Amino acid sequence: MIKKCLTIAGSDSSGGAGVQADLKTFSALGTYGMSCISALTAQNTQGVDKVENVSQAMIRGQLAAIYSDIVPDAVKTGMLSCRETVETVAGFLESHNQAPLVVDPVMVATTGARLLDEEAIISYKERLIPLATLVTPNIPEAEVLSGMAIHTEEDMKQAAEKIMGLGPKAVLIKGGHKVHDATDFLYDGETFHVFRGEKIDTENTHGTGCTLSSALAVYLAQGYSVVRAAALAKKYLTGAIRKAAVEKVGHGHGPVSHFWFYGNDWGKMK
Ligand SMILES: Nc1ncnc2c1ncn2[C@@H]1O[C@H](COP(=O)(O)OP(=O)(O)OP(=O)(O)O)[C@@H](O)[C@H]1O
Ligand SMILES: Cc1ncc(CO)c(N)n1
Repeated sequence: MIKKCLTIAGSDSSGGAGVQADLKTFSALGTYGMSCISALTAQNTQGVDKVENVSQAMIRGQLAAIYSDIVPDAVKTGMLSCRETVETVAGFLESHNQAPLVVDPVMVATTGARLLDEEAIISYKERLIPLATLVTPNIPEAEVLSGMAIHTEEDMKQAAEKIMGLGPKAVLIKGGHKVHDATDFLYDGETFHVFRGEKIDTENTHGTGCTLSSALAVYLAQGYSVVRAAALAKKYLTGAIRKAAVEKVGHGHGPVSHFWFYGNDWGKMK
């Protein structure tokens, strides 16, 4: 039976990040995608112009409609925008969700715009991250969650240990903000797994974090271990960035391309 994946995230009007990136990833990887929209953004590849939060009643309404009919095989959260929304989503998932949960603690857009209120961070730490199968901060987000500065790979490991103290089953610190490479670190409480990635020379990285966390949700829905899911999701994303480097959309940070995968041989991905 087809696997069903749910994203709880913000809408990106330009289609490169947020719910739109998530649904494209779910589809490209052969799963059925569903969405609960937490906020609307008026944004494009150059910046975020406006943000409007969806009401708590409407967020609860979307989640209740989904769970009363179609039970997700995996869930990811993206931009949750404010403290109330983090609390609402955590409260609902606590009592209704049994599927693997990927928490992408989105704080700032690629273009630099703030996508999360300061007060929401405490709710992430206390309510949502403890429910996560995997939490996927980039380096600045990992600094906020761990309370330490990250300059070296050793720092990334130490920060991962601190974030594990918040109670997720695993943490993946993404290295896209480093200058020389795109190495990610996964820590499951026992072992550090290193995913060395080639840094592709391109500005077209709009939606990388959203795409990675969605691909992780897909592979967890399909029953892969967190370590295997991380390797496969990175492979999918690297292909999508490589294609974006030669296929620019928009005038700023172009979106990653999901088309590269269509028609690819599944066997080659595994
Ligand atoms: N230029 C690049 N080449 C290859 N991989 C990259 C590049 N930039 C980012 N990545 C990879 O993309 C993933 C997302 O990392 P990043 O640190 O950019 O996350 P993010 O900041 O949350 O993304 P977003 O910009 O969408 O918010 C990681 O696996 C990272 O290694
Ligand atoms: C809606 C939304 N979610 C996440 C990101 C992070 O890139 C973004 N730019 N917009």
